[in-house]
Amino acid sequence: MDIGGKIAESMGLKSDYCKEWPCQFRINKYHFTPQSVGSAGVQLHTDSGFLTILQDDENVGGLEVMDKSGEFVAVDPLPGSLLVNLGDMATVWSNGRLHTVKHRVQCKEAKTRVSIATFLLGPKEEAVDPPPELVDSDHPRLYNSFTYEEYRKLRLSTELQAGEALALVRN
Ligand SMILES: O=C(O)CCC(=O)C(=O)O
Ligand SMILES: [Fe+2]
Repeated sequence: MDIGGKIAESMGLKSDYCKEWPCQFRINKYHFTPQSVGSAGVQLHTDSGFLTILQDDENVGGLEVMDKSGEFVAVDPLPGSLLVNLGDMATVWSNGRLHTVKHRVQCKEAKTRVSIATFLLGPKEEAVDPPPELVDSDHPRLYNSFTYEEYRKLRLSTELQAGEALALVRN
């Protein structure tokens, strides 16, 4: 399913923006023990790419997303479902219309937890510029022009993992 294309279409744009963008695939395995209950399996972060399709563990919960007010909302297991969340590149590409999602994984019980993530990153070599339709005098360009790889390196070098690096690339 072309989720990136559907997002672009929903914004009145043509749907072929992210067809050639690279993806990354990762299996997360958490060996939760009685000692780790109550602690973080994954610290609070945003995903650096455009969007993530997550097949979460069907039995062991722990994923929490942060809402607008800064409260954590648990995403309980829902067998047979996939979860899509937006990352920093969605905010940059959409000129601020789409919001990156802060999330973390908490250890709730002493069980092994597995999640499977597919990350749609961003353009391979070109800059992550917003489509011209999303920039006008009412919506001036919010971010500088940079490639996904440059942004990823900035996040790594600054250790700003929860979307704060976006402030460093503001126009
Ligand atoms: O394991 C999860 O539910 C989330 C994993 C995650 O946030 C990530 O891989 O970026
Ligand atoms: Fe994540």
